[in-house]
Amino acid sequence: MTRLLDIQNVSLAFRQRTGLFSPPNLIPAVRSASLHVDAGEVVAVVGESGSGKSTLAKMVLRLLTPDTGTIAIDGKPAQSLGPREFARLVQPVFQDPYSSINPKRTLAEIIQTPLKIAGGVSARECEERARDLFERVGLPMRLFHSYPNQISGGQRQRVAIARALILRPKLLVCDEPTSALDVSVQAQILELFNELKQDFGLTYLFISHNLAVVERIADRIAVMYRGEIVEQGATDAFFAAPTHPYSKMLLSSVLPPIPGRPLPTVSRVFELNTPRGSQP
Ligand SMILES: Nc1ncnc2c1ncn2[C@@H]1O[C@H](COP(=O)(O)OP(=O)(O)OP(=O)(O)O)[C@@H](O)[C@H]1O
Repeated sequence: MTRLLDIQNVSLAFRQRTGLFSPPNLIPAVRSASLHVDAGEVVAVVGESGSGKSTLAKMVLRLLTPDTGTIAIDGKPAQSLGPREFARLVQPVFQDPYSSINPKRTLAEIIQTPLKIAGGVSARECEERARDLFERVGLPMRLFHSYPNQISGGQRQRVAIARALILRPKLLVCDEPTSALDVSVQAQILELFNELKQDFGLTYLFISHNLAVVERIADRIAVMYRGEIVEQGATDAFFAAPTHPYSKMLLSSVLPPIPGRPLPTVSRVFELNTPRGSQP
């Protein structure tokens, strides 16, 4: 199996200045993290707020540069890839689709932008690809020339996903992609991620603080705690028997025991919280 993403012993500390002449405080956000994602896999990184998940994702996306360690994508050092080559391999989907898409452009323009920048296709083909994706992510065609403020949060996230797919990347780095959405819409977007994975042969690095979400999508789970990956393993094994004390705490914190009842799975908790029949 092809190793699409290979993170080896990556560390990054933020430098925070407290005064003009005082030395910077070092905030170790990620400490010697190693993680790989094989082609076709969904690997979720979970952990509480501040554990370093987004910093790790930003290093994979080359928005931050590691202090030490290496990141290889499709067998090549990430920093050796040109911007176009990188964009054709890796695309992001962020938490808040409203701040990650340009409110002054139509949805049609937003989706086509990465392909126009990358070049190599005619304007007609570019629009055709955008139309196909628009439908594929479940958006009604009548909205193609609308603006982001004319659609719902769930629809905006669908636009962000279509934009991420237009260059036909191999790896999507999804940083809390459902966290800003209502629970019912979260479930629909997760379903979409699952369908797109099959249709486009995608691989996901999926960042989430929500175990109910990752149980639905991940093949493997890595747990981050204070910047370190303290445990990783297959999703089923993780939920059946987490090994690290922090993982156990994380699981018990979303599974409050109900006296006299067997412990529900995280999925069941998620289902119970999902209002029925809601629209995106
Ligand atoms: N730009 C920054 N400058 C200084 N410190 C930062 C910066 N970004 C993150 N940090 C710190 O680095 C650590 C890891 O933050 P990070 O955002 O990666 O965590 P996270 O697990 O993604 O949390 P959340 O889910 O809340 O975003 C935290 O202590 C955070 O305060």
